[in-house]
Amino acid sequence: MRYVIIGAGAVGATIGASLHEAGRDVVLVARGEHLRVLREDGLTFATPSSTRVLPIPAAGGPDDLVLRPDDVLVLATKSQDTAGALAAWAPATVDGGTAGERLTVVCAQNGVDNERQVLRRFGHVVAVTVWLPATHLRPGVVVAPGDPAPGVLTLGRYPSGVDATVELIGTDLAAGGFVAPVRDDVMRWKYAKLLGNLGNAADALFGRDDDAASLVRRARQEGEAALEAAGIPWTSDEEQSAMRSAFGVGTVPGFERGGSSTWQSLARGTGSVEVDYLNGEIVLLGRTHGVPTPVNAALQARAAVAAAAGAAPGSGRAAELLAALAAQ
Ligand SMILES: NC(=O)C1=CN([C@@H]2O[C@H](COP(=O)(O)OP(=O)(O)OC[C@H]3O[C@@H](n4cnc5c(N)ncnc54)[C@H](OP(=O)(O)O)[C@@H]3O)[C@@H](O)[C@H]2O)C=CC1
Ligand SMILES: CC(C)(CO)C(=O)C(=O)O
Repeated sequence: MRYVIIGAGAVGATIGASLHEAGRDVVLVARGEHLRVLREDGLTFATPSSTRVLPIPAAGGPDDLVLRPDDVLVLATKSQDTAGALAAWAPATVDGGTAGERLTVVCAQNGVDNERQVLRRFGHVVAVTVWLPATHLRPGVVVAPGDPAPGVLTLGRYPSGVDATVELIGTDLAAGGFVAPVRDDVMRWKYAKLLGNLGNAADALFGRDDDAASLVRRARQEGEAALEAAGIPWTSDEEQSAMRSAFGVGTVPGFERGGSSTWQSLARGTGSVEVDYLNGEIVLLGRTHGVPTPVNAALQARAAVAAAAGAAPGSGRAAELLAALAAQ
């Protein structure tokens, strides 16, 4: 199989580099200055053991690459870029048909909406719960501080089940050094991760202080209430920490990552953040099932405004948002 990594940023490049170093065939798909540097200089990939430059082939899109029937598309864009990536890749020609008809897509993304979007265009979708600390702040450079493994990638067929392709992908990810448990209930793990990612916006907007922590706790309580009202199951904290501590993935002191993936979007000034698919997912569920979600709605609105305005991460004040919520 060849892995075509669509969105070779923090997560995508970490997966691509690890598969490449394990001898798997990989193409990194990127855009803008990041693509230029990948093509001209290669990927600079830093892990606790070393920093190396990897000459992995890079492409800008389907016009730039002859797709093969053994390709697996790994979608690793932020969720707000999923629709654009699908519009470009689903109609691409391969093996006498389209990519949508022939190829598997692996969603290595946070949130729970990407798989639904992909299933509209592709017949075979694999969902991944991504526990992987990685940083991408400069074109061509990705830092992956996970130790001893780069991360835990729990995978399964979407919406549920396991098949031979999922097993094969799991084996390749394990060869790349990941802890890659295959589960038939992968979305239960992804909904639990979604609850954890409700803190991304607060981290990006305010950094970490007691007021931000209080907002994150309240966002999570709303999230749990919304999932319960919707009848959506998620794995317990105990199940998750038992799984992660069994595998011992941590980071090396002095080599920790910067902020969350949302924090990194603000730091890079990309103009958009993933919040509509994280806090916004809870707001959507709350509105559908009659559960109030004021904290998630406020974080969603403020993070979108901050991204559009090019605000620096950590430039807001959590205390102000708490006061505004109290006055509502
Ligand atoms: N970073 C982390 O440690 C973690 C991230 N995640 C999740 O993983 C997913 C990816 O996040 P992350 O790796 O941080 O994101 P990044 O922003 O680092 O990487 C995504 C990359 O995709 C590029 N891109 C977007 N659309 C396209 C396209 N159509 N064609 C080619 N390239 C494209 C972006 O370009 P541009 O910069 O120009 O927008 C960017 O380089 C998200 O769902 C995130 O929540 C999960 C766990 C941890
Ligand atoms: C949990 C966290 C914050 C770190 O892996 C993450 O998923 C992200 O950065 O989006």
